[in-house]
Amino acid sequence: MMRIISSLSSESKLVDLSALIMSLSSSIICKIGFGKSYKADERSYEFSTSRFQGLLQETQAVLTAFFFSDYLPYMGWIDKINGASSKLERVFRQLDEFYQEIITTHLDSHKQKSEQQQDIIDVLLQLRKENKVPFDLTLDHIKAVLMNIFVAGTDTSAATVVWAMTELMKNPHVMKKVQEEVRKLIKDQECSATFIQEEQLHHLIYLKAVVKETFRLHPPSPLLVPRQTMQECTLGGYQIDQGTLVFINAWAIGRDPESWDNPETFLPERFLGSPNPIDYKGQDFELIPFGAGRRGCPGMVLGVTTIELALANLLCFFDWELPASIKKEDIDMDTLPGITAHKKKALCLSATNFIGLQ
Ligand code: HEM
Repeated sequence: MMRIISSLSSESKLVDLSALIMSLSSSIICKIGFGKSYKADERSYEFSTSRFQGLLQETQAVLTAFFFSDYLPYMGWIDKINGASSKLERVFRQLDEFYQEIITTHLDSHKQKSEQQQDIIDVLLQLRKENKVPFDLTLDHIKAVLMNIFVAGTDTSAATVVWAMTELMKNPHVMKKVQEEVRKLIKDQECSATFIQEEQLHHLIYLKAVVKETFRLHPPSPLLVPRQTMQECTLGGYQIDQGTLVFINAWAIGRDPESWDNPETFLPERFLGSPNPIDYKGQDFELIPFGAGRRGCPGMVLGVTTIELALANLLCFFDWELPASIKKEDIDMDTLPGITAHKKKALCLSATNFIGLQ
C-alpha cells in the first residue's frame, strides 16, 4: 500500500484512500483467515481479492435488506414473491461453495506448517481432528466462524481509517499534532524509512486518542448487532416482551450531550489527561463501538492494531492534501446505508512523500 501511494505521489496522481484501505483490510483478513496473501497490483492498485470482495458485498447487501418475515412473520410470503428469499439462498450457496473450496484445499494440503504459519482454518481443523472442543465441531461450524470473521472483520477497520483521515483533513491542527508525534517516534528511534511496527504503537498516545475520537463520532457498526430479549423486562418505564428484537444505537450514544462536552466537535484531547479516560473496551457505556458483554467484538485487538498501524504509517511517511477544487469545509460527511457505516463518497487525496521509502 505504501509503495503504491508513493508511486501515485511521484506521478502527482490522486490516491483513492477508500479503495486502497479496503483492499489492505481484506488482504489482512484473507491472510489470517485462510492463509492467502494477495499482492496489490501497482498499476491498478487493486488486490486480486475480487471474488472474495464481490461475495462480501453481496452478503452485506442481503444482511441489511428488508425481509418481511423478520418484522411481520405472517407476511413472510412476500419475501418469496419479490425474490428476496431466492437471492438470500443464492448468496448462501455461493458462500458455502467458497468456504468448502478453501477448507478442501486445507484438508488436501499435507504441508507441515509451524504455529506461526497456521491460519484460522488450520487451527479449527486441528481442533476438530483432535476432538479438543466439548461438542462435535462440524465443517458447518467452521464455515460459520469464517463467515463471522469475514463479514465482521473486513470493512469495519477500513471504514475507521477512512473516517479518521477524513476528520484529520477537516481538522488540520489535529493532523499537525498527530504527524509530529509519529514522526518524532521515527526520529527518536533513528530508524527512518522503515515502517512503524506494532511494538512501537504504545508510544503513540495522541494517535490512540485520534482513533478513540473517530470511534466516538463514526462507530463502524452504528447499531451494533441486533439482540433478542431472553425474558420480559422493563426499561426506562417501557415493558419489553420476551423475544423482542433490540437495536442499540452506539452512534447516538457517542454524541449524547449528557455524556460528552461539545459532542459534534472532533477533539481527541478529551481522551487525554484524566487518570482513567473513557475507553472502548466495553466497560464505559458512553463509548461502545465494539459492543460489550458476552457478545462483544472478539476482533477488537486485531481491528484496533490494523487501524493504528495503517494510520501511523500513512501519517508518518506522507503529507496529505485535498484536491485543489475542495475546501475542508466542503468535505462530504455522508454515510452509505448498510451494516457498516462507510463514508459515502470515496476519500481521494493527494499525497507527498515526506520520508522516502526504502
Ligand atoms: C474497527 C474494527 C471493528 C469494530 C468497530 C467491530 C465492531 C463489532 C461490533 C459492534 C460487534 C457486535 C458486538 C455487540 O453487539 O455487542 C462485533 C462483533 C463481532 N466482531 Fe467485530 N469489529 C471490528 C473488527 C473485527 C475484526 C477484525 C474481527 C475478526 C477478525 C471481528 C469479528 C467479530 C465477530 C466474530 C463478531 C461476532 C461476535 C458474536 O456474535 O459473539 N471484528 N464487532
